[in-house]
Amino acid sequence: MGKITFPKDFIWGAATASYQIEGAVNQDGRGESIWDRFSHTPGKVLNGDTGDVACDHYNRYKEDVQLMKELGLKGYRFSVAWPRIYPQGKGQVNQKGLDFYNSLVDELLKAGIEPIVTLYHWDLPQALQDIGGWDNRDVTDYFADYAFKMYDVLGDRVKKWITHNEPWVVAFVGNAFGEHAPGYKDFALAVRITHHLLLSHAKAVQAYRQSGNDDGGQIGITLNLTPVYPDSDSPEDSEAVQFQDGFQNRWFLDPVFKGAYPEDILEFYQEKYNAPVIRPGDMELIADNHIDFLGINYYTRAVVKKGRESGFDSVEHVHPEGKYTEMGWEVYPEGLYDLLMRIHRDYNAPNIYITENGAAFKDDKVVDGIVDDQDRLEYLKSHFEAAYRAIQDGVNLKGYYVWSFMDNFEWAYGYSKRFGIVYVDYETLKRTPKKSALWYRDVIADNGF
Ligand SMILES: OC[C@@H]1[C@@H](O)[C@H](O)[C@@H](O)c2[nH]c(CCc3ccccc3)c[n+]21
Repeated sequence: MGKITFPKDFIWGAATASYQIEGAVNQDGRGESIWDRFSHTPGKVLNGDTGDVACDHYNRYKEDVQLMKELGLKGYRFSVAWPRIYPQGKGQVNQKGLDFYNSLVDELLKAGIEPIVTLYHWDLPQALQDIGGWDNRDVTDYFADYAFKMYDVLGDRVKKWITHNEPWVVAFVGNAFGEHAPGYKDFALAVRITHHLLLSHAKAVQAYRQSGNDDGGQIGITLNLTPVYPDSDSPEDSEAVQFQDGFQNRWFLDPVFKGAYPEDILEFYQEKYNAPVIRPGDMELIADNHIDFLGINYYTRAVVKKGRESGFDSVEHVHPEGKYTEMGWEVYPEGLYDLLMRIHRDYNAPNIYITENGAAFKDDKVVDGIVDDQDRLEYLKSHFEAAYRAIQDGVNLKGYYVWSFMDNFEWAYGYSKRFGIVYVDYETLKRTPKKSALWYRDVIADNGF
């Protein structure tokens, strides 16, 4: 591709999440989260790593915003730690928690960086998990109350809100696969939780519309969407694609955009798991609370074939030849183009933001003050090109937030996987922009490359 220039006002940003960068877990009244409990449970996180210190962003946020400004970021996506606001999940508010996010937003605006705030990026207050967590329908109301409080406190300056980060991961990785907090392995529980997450999303959107702070404001949801391809053109493999696409993508896209679960998956879940539990009025609430934008987290594609066992959900993942990241995810920028075109075609999505895209590679070490992460630079460049082609073909893509602004706590992998465009030395907590960050700075300055 020759030189490409993105649309005027395209938002070039970077993303993080509270538990992954803040640290200061016992500072200023923060309550325990399910990730504090999970990471401190032996055997759950690689090397016994925890988010206790992480990047200590809670105490270093002014320095971090200054670095974002030096890179010329137009936008910054971060999440609010619910346990800093309501240490018990509900009831007593922690003013020092509100003070932190107020100061962070003020620093960002002073630096000319537009904040986009995620209300839930996995750090549920442990006190709510103790009463059932997302399986307890009351938590959907406590989430709406927490959201309303954040709109009230930040809503005059924060004009882009994301209710949930990746409800699929929250439900299935945390409650069916057992690999994330709270660590259950119960598929029926996970399916029930998807419904409560979507219900809480709708209630938080409704609260935003009622908050009086939604003038010029936009609210959406971030989904991890994965385009699914068949290993062969056999009917069995097509059925495997249909299930995988429904399980990962349509189960969330359909309710959010069409107000109803996809029939094929709903029937399968009700038959096999007697889930989800849907009350009269639930689907109307979800249908009536439209989003202003869709956040898409894209990392890779899936290639599937029919598995050995029988059944709609019999799916086996195939790993084609090619380049893979440190997470074992295939580098497949074409998948981003195909995904964006599909969302445009099948869901007529309003505005879209890539709220996460990035990669972990092992080329991350500081040599003479430089981290020569050429793999990450090329990963980002190829995905920016795919996004550009989608824009040219009509997709309303308005911004792109690279995952991640800096190396951070990578959930069950602890600090062993580095996604940052800025390197963090976990001994000294010194931040060092990588080669990809310096290249990104030029992309932002030129609005293209
Ligand atoms: O793994 C890199 C990032 C995480 O650090 C973010 O917190 C999270 O939003 C996020 N989602 C994905 C893709 C979905 C996924 C997450 C975890 C496990 C499997 C798939 C990748 N990432």
